Parts: sequence; structure tokens; C-alpha cells
Amino acid sequence: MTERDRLGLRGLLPPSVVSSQQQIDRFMGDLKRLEQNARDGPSDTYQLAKWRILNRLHDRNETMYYKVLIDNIEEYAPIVYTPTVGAVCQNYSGLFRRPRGMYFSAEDRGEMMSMVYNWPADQVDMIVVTDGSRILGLGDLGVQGIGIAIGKLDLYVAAAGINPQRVLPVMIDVGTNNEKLLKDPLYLGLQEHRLEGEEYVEIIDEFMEAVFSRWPNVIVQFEDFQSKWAFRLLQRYRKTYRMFNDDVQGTAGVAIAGLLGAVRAQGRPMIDFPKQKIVVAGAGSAGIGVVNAASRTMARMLGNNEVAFESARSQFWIVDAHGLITEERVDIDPDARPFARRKSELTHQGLNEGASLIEVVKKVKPDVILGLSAVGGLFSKEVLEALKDSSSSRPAIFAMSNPTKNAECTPEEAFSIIGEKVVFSSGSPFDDVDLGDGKIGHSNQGNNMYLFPGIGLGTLLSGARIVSDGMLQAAAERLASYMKEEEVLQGIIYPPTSRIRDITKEVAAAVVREAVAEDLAEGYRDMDARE
Ligand SMILES: NC(=O)c1ccc[n+]([C@@H]2O[C@H](COP(=O)([O-])OP(=O)(O)OC[C@H]3O[C@@H](n4cnc5c(N)ncnc54)[C@H](O)[C@@H]3O)[C@@H](O)[C@H]2O)c1
Ligand SMILES: O=C(O)C[C@H](O)C(=O)O
Ligand SMILES: [Mg+2]
Repeated sequence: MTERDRLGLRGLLPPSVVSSQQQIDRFMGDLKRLEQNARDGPSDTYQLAKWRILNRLHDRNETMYYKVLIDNIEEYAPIVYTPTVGAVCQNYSGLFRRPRGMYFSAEDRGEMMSMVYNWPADQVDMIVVTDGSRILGLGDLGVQGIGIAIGKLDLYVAAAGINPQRVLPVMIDVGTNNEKLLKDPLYLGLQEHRLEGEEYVEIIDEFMEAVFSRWPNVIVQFEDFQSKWAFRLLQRYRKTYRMFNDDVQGTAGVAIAGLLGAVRAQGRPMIDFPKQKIVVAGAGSAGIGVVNAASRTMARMLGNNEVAFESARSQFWIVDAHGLITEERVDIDPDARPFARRKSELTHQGLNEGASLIEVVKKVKPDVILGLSAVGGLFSKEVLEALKDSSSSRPAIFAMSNPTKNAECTPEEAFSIIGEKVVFSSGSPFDDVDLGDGKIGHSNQGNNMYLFPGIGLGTLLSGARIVSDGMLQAAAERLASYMKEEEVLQGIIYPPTSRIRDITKEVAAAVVREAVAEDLAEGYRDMDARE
């Protein structure tokens, strides 16, 4: 009653005081009732209903929302994050009730420097920004892509402990090329085609200047930009601003950690990584990001000279929508060019420009196939059959595309065709597979959520002015070493989501240490970086 008097609340609430725990129990009771009533199991409608209930809680009681999320992260990450967040973005204009985050549109040109002051918080630590042009594997969702920025920041709060009052989801709306949305009367964004070229870059430049001018210590995570802009904007800003691209750099680190886990799962030391033959399906921001970073890791292990780089490069075969990428490709994407297979290698391997995935797997007999293609089912029965001839004692499959229906294959398919020795991971969560006789086929979730919260937290606490390659590498190595020998030998190469707070803390510490070692750290608030 004293507190009620202090806050002038006497008479404005029913007499009984309901504790936080009672409120959570009441809320969970409602949520669970939904589960009992849904006879058809986890359909999209049912998942969206859960998202709506959680979203309403987010709007009315932020503290309780994060408490529920943190305490039940394994159960609700798939709702606020991938895969359900994909359906949320697809339906965002219809689901919209209250705004969350900020919108900068092509119509705000020249206004951004003052607009940022409309945001109520004096301090913002993390921004996740998207232009909605490639949301998960669902394509251009225009302004509705704000859902992905909100979901990523939910993990910043739940996994990295960032203050929810200091996160800012941002949508940069430069139009959409999604014809369905352009015709939808409920669509919440600009109903015009996307701006391109210099006009586009000027808008992003203006946004970056505006947010860093109001919040000089903010970190900006770029998320789900179509590949051509993902790379260009990363190159443009990474040396001057505290920013990183999650799809290019976060994904690369998670993939490296998983690839090293796959080597250990064979009972071999990590240093054997440069001997692995890796077929990558998908040459977009994610695929090329992975090949770039993984080949650099191999090269470092081999001595970091030109010979080492050449040897590392030759361990990768990249297949995109037009088949195997070779130096004979006309109009080759400059980002893929360094990894195009050489003509001399092709004759020797019996492969041609544009060879199909299945041909490549048959001829190369890779240790690993890794999918970032956004094509569900790409690792077909034939591809998996071909992988049985892998030169590895324990072939590994990374079906990393999101959401669930875009996974290149399911764990059931992988284990039933290749057998219990396969190491499986996917971008969206799948259940483990019962292999009979008490054996479990482990389904790992290989998702950048194991790194981005720690990269952001480590950058924030160290006060590093930029996010360096070394900091990203340190994050990946910490994730790789996090898994214990006995886990890895059972095919468990990533931690369960329930350990996300612990792994995030470890990754952040590794990032801080590296920032200090590289002399990039300027400290946090009054605290010196070394302290
Ligand atoms: N698990 C994770 O942490 C994670 C992280 C980032 C991205 N992703 C997923 O990766 C996917 C791709 O993202 P992106 O930004 O690189 O997209 P993108 O559209 O830029 O790239 C897709 C690539 O796949 C290729 N492709 C299309 N059809 C193919 C086929 N039949 N065979 C082989 N390749 C084919 C395309 O040519 C292109 O190179 C998305 O589904 C995204 O959700 C997952
Ligand atoms: O959002 C995710 O779940 C991972 C990744 O950033 C993606 O774009 O698919
Ligand atoms: Mg992404």
C-alpha cells in the first residue's frame, strides 16, 4: 500500500496485490491453454497465435515479456525468432497493432538528422537495421521486414542482457519489388519499386550519419539486405563505423565453428580442417561470407602465405542457381570470382562449368555439404545418396537456409539415407531423430544467433571503435571450443538454445579480449577497457 500511495495508485487497482510470479503463472496458463486447444499441432496459424499473445505482452509489460522469454528460451525462440518470425514478416501489415522501432523511408531524405531525436531514449546501444530486401529465405518483404530486426533484438535482450530500453529496431523503406505487396491495400510501406544505385546509397549514408551523430557509441547490425548491398555496404562502413553484417560475418563464424566441430566429430584434431573438402550450395551474402572466412581460417592454419591461401581455396566447390562456379563463368559475380574452380582442376576432376550439385557431390566426394541457397529440399535423395561415398568417416550436412521449409534437407532425410554417422545441422530448429535401439540422431541448430549477441555485447563493453576480423574470428573460435569432446563425438556440434546466455557471455568475453589485444578498445562508460 505504501508503494501504491507513493505512485498515486490507491483506488486505481483491485485490492489484492498480484506478484510478478503470479502474473507470469497466469500468462503461461493462457498460453498453454492455446496449446491444448490446438489439435492440429504446430501449424503456422498456431505459431502465429502464440506470437500475437507474446507480442501483446511485449507491448504492455516489457519486464514480464523478457522474463518469460529468458526462462523459456528454448520454447519461445522459435516463435519470436526463426522460423515463426518469417511468417510474422510475411503477414506484418495485417498483424500490425502498435508501432515498434523506427522507420526511415525514401520520403525522409534530408530529415533523418532531426528525426532520430523523435526516438525517446537518450542512449541506444544496439540497432538492428534491415531494408527488407531478403528476409530469411522468403525474399523481398519490404517494410514488413521490421519483424526480423525486432526478433534479433529480442535475442540481444534475452541472450546478451542488453537493456531493452536501449535497443532500436530500424526499417529503411526504399520501396519493394514484391508485386503482391505493391498491390496490397493494407501494405504499410511505400508502394513503389525499390530505389537503386546512388540514390539508395545516399539514403543509407544519411541514416548512418544520423544515428551515429545522436548515439556515437551505438553498434549497428545490418540484417537481411540482399547480397549485392550486403557486401557493398559492409565494405563502405566497416572501417569507419561500429557495425557488422550478421548474414555475412555472423553466419561465417557460426559455420566455421560448426565445420571445426565436424572435424572433431571424426575424432580428428581441428588442425586437420584444411584437408576437408567442402561443397557449398548458394553464393549469396551468406554462402560467400562463409567461404571467405572459412578459407581464411584454413590458410591461417597452413601458414598464412600465398601457397596456404591457394591450397585453402582449392578445398571449396561453390554451386549456385547456375551450377558449379568456374573461371569460365560469363559475368561472374566479383565476390565469387576468387573461389571459381580453375580450368586445370576441372579436367582432372571430370567437372564442367555449371555442373549440377549432384554431379559435384559424386565427383568430389566431399566431407561436408553446406546449404545457404534458400531452396528447400535442395539436398535431395540423390544428393544424399551420393554423399554416402564421401571420403569422410563422418560426413557433415549443414542445411542452413531459413525458415524451416527452406532447409536443404531435414534431419530425418539425412539420418535415414546416410545413417547414424552423419553430423547434421540446420538454420531453423528441428527435433532430434530417434534412430531406434536407444540411439539419437542429433539435430544441431547452426544459426548466427550463437554469435551475434556476443559480438554485439563484446563490442559494446570493450568500446571497440570498429568490429575487426580478429574480433569476429575470436568469437567463432570461442564457439568452436565451447563444445566438449564427448559432445562433439556424439555429433553435437552446437550448444542447445537453453545455453545461449552462457555461450553469449563467453563469446563476448573473447571479443573483448581480442579488442584489447588489437588496441581497438576504448572502454565502457567510466571503465577502462583493460579493467
Ligand atoms: N543459418 C543461418 O545462420 C543463416 C544465416 C544467414 C542466412 N541464412 C539463410 O541463407 C539463405 C541464403 O541467404 P543469402 O543472403 O545468401 O541469399 P541470396 O539470395 O543472396 O543467395 C542465395 C544463393 O543461392 C543460390 N541458389 C539458388 N538456387 C540454387 C540451387 N538450386 N542450387 C544451388 N544454389 C542455388 C543463388 O544463386 C544464390 O547464390 C537464406 O535462406 C537465409 O535464411 C541462414
Ligand atoms: O535470422 C536467422 O534465423 C538467421 C539468418 O540471419 C538468416 O537470415 O536466415
Ligand atoms: Mg539474417
